[in-house]
Amino acid sequence: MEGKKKYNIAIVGASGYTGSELARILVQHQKVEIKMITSETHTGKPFSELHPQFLGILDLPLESAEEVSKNQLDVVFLALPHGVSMEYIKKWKDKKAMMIDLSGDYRLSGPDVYKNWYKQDHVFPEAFDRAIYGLPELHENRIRGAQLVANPGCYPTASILSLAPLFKDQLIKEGSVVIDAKSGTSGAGVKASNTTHFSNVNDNFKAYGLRIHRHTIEIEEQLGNLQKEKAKIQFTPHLLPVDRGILATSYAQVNEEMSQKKLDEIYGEFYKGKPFVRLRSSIPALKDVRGSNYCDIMPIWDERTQRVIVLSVIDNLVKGAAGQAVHNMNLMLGIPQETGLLQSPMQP
Ligand SMILES: NC(=O)C1=CN([C@@H]2O[C@H](COP(=O)(O)OP(=O)(O)OC[C@H]3O[C@@H](n4cnc5c(N)ncnc54)[C@H](OP(=O)(O)O)[C@@H]3O)[C@@H](O)[C@H]2O)C=CC1
Ligand SMILES: CC(=O)N[C@@H](CCC(=O)OP(=O)(O)O)C(=O)O
Repeated sequence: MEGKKKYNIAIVGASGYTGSELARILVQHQKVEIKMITSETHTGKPFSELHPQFLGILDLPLESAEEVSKNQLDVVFLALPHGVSMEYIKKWKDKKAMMIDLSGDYRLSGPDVYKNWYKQDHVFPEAFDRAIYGLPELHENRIRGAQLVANPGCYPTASILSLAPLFKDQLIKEGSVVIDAKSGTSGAGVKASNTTHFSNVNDNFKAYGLRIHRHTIEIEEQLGNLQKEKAKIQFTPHLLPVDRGILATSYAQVNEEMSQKKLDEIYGEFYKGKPFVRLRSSIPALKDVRGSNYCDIMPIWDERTQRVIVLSVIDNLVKGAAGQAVHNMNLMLGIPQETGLLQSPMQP
């Protein structure tokens, strides 16, 4: 399908943060038309009543997700909590539409690993076989032919991209990787909680999920696949008193002679032709990528400690979620991969 044809899309869970970020990106995407947006809590309300920033831009009424099966859709985005997405993927298993799931329900290798880390049974394991992990820098060709894409988590996006070139070249010394990552509060979703309460976050900084955060296994599996051998990493997330952004600082030892020049060549080669990864020679900050689909990466060789340090920043709602989902959609539809995604970052 080419020319003026527009693809019909639905955003399921449009009342949430990633759902509304999908709307922000897709209203100005020339190749799609937002046919329906859903919410169970706000059914019937115009989208712009819930999200006033969309007044006059997207005033469509929110419908129940039950209505999805009645519509002719080309692409369905599921911006739902994990555990909920798989119920809908099961329900819509015979639907022709391409599906992009922003939750963690199909990111791992199978139902047993899922149960171990998500502490719940998987209700539709049959779909694991056809779910493709939607990190375009790693799996572009497989995403192009996919019908179901498991969009990566925000921490895994920043973390995997920070170390992928070294794992791909099998340069990592076993057991040496530590990833210390910090996220803004929108990573925790639209619902207020004790953790995201203003007084608990503002002027504060805290680690959480030590040793057991579910993103650990997602990162390990993807990096392990790259080096064709299981990977074990230490991953610690932290909550920053900002609304958007993730900064991951990754540390690793390597099993070969290294230098800054060699490191730059490895990263330059790996990310050649990847439009959304920018290799930096100055220290990247959250605001350098805010509101954009870029992942800025700075690899550093520390001659004194014989360690690689990699700084990686993304906007968790864009490259870490909605932007990456649109990138996946573009690949699945066979349209130019940058379509609708070239927003410049917002500074300050
Ligand atoms: N926030 C982030 O930075 C990132 C999030 N993700 C993942 O993306 C998904 C969405 O995240 P986010 O937008 O932050 O989450 P939110 O909590 O902000 O939104 C989730 C939405 O799902 C809807 N929902 C909840 N339960 C149900 C249900 N049983 N049936 C139908 N709809 C339901 C809710 O809408 P309503 O109650 O109106 O129906 C809600 O608006 C999650 O799986 C998250 O882990 C991934 C990467 C980054
Ligand atoms: C700040 C914050 O709370 N972040 C979330 C991660 C958001 C995300 O990407 O989660 P999924 O993998 O479930 O999609 C968390 O740590 O649980």
